[in-house]
Amino acid sequence: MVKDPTDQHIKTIGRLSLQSLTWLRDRQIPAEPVAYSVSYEYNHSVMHELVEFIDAFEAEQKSLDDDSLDQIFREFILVKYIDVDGFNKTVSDIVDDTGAAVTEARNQLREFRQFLKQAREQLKQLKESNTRELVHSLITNTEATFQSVQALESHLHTVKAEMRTLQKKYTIMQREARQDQLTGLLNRNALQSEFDKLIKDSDKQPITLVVADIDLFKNFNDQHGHTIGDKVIKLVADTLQSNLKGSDIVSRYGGEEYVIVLPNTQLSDCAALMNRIRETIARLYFVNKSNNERIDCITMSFGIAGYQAGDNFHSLFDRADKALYQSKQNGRNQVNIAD
Ligand SMILES: Nc1nc2c(ncn2[C@@H]2O[C@H](COP(=O)(O)OP(=O)(O)OP(=O)(O)O)[C@@H](O)[C@H]2O)c(=O)[nH]1
Repeated sequence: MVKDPTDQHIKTIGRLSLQSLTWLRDRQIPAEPVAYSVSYEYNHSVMHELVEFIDAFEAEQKSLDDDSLDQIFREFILVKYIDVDGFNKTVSDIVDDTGAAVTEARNQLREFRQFLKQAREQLKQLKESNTRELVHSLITNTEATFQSVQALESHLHTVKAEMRTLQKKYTIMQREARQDQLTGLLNRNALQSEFDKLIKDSDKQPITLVVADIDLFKNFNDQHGHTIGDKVIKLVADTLQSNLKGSDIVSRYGGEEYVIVLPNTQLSDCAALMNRIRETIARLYFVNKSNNERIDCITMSFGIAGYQAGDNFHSLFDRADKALYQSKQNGRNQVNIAD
């Protein structure tokens, strides 16, 4: 809803804008639209998940580069505004049009009922002379009512088709809001909501969570370019998905980081599975079509933690992330289980 631009409102926006620009300047990030939106939402502090994400990101001494800003913008901001306004407007237009058509048909029917009442009285005292006139009037009124009801019927038919289209659009929007665009995997928000559902079901335990990260991906991008880098991210996603079961949750958590949640899986089984996936990934390669050169892809490091009573997503994730850190420290291309 667009609020009145009261003085207070304008002052608040002014203060937030200044804070946002200062925030960007402190990080030496140019105030381009995506970066500015992220900064504005961060300083506005209404999207708690965005704030938590950026705080955690910076706590790891990582700097917000174009990719991470773009990712944050897509996952936290774009999802929120994804054509909800357009969708709402179409729905309210349909409701308004239908309301008008129904009112018109109801008025017409009311008039017709009134007319029938009068006609009944006239029929009681029918005289030969005014029969013609009455029949004519009956036909005219019946015709008008018939047309109005027919118009309503056709309008309702159109509404039904429009509603069906909207329903399809809504389903697509819902899916897109949960999906990472590059890989088609669940995004971070969807992962957390799926995880919350999972831990409520005691039949799904034991649960293990894996944080998996492509090794030295910066070097890979520098050597082969971002476009091939994107292909690798997608290929890894496909490999993860094809090696996991339908009930497992596979998500792209951020840039080159994936989170996997396995229900009904012991830590040792999870580690064995991740080792198999790790080996599969290390064997992947591309062929550069322009020169037939083989590009050996990448390796991945994994950190695993098991769900314990009282855990929430973040506490479990943090343990797995520490185990991942160990894998990186110990030389990468390996799987580590949290203590
Ligand atoms: N091509 C591509 N690169 C991405 C994407 N998201 C993040 N990256 C890149 O992934 C790299 C991650 O680099 P770092 O976090 O420094 O880590 P790393 O080089 O993988 O090193 P380690 O994690 O320590 O093994 C950065 O260069 C990002 O630009 C993406 O969607 N596509």
